[in-house]
Amino acid sequence: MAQKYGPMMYLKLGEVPYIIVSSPEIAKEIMKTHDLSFCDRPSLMLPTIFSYNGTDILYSRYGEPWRQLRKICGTELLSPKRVQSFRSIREEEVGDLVKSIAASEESVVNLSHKISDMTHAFVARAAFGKRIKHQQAFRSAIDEISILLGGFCIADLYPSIKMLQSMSMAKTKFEKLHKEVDVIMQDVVDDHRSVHRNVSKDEDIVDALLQIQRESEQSQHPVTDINIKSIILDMFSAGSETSSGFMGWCISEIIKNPKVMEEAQAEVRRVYDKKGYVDETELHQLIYLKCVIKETLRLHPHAPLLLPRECRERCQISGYDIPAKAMVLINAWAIGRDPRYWVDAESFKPERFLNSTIDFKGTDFEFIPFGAGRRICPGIGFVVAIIELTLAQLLYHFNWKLPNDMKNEELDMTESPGVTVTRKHDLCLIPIIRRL
Ligand code: HEM
Repeated sequence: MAQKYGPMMYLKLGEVPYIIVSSPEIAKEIMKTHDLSFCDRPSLMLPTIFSYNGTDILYSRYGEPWRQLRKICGTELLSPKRVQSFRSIREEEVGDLVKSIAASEESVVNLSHKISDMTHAFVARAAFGKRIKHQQAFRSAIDEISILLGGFCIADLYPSIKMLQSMSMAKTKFEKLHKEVDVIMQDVVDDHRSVHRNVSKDEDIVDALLQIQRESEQSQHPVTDINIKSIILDMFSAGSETSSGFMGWCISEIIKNPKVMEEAQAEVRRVYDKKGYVDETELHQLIYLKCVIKETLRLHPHAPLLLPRECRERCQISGYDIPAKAMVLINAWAIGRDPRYWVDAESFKPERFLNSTIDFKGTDFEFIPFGAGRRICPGIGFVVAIIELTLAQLLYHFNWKLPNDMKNEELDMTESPGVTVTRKHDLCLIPIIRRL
């Protein structure tokens, strides 16, 4: 549609005006020049329940409470220092993944499931420390919540017809799931509060949030238990399935492109063969692997339309009047394939990023898989660390084959529908141990 109707489209879906932006130039106007006018999120039915009525980071409206939580996120919860403090957990969880794959050598492994279990376990340990009671119930509820959040809600398109909300089966189901995870998370928070732990040593995110809560008691916006639970929920929703879904694409592209596999494996093995195992110390030397990650983010941005923004005040973009309250979707998927910026845009060519300064940190508007501006994803460092380590280990320890003598080019790359886009079908591969 963007190719046919241009880089800025107006669509009226139900009662709601939508602006869809598909060029780097207009994305820059929205997320840089006029960022303050577009840094709100709309109040949608399920995200409102999810976020305890907009008291989280992901879905809350722009304002002082959001600013405060966002600051805590940047300086405390997802800071480079904190990400570094999770190194041993990352190495253990990825090590367990390698062991469990090795145990199924030469047979078909559902890699999508295994990586998803690993990222969930990693986020859970970073957030809660030890294993929690009702781990399985928590995981299933979170998975169902993510599926519902990624879906389509007719009530959001007709906000004036309140009856649609009360009739929504998705809403009833969502409220029940939310209640379940709320009870489990409150239990975790109470448990952390009651036990005198040696937090300076193994501080997890709940410990850090409780400390911030104690320090904020006298402030204008004290951090509440609800804030703590909503931030934790954000981390699972925004951080777990996104990381595993993304790795599914990355490995699929590597398998589909044997030359990329060859080059990526050669690099990892050259760097780590002397040591005999992969840890984080030498990851910075994996230049080609970093290009593979960038190229996957270009072609498969996990949230192809980012997250919806709402226009806070009437303003002019590219000569057009944008009304207040209009919903704005930034088409990062189309932007990443814009032939004006990307040579041979549809092909997977990691080397395009070699000797290039283009990065995904929100300043190069032709490449914005994590968004940009005030609402840019704060989890970039957290996710890149786990992705690099996992891919490096999988490439170092194993060679990979497709099942049923399938040819590389036959690997199915169909996308699942939804706000976030993962592989429609699980990625199943045969591992052959090269070195353990
Ligand atoms: C491959 C992995 C990931 C991708 C592609 C991704 C992408 C995104 C995108 C596109 C946004 C919306 C940005 C915008 O509106 O401009 C976002 C927001 C957010 N992400 Fe991520 N993300 C990833 C991983 C993570 C992780 C690991 C965490 C936390 C542990 C995280 C936490 C958040 C939060 C809290 C927000 C909301 C920010 C706000 O509204 O202020 N994300 N992410």
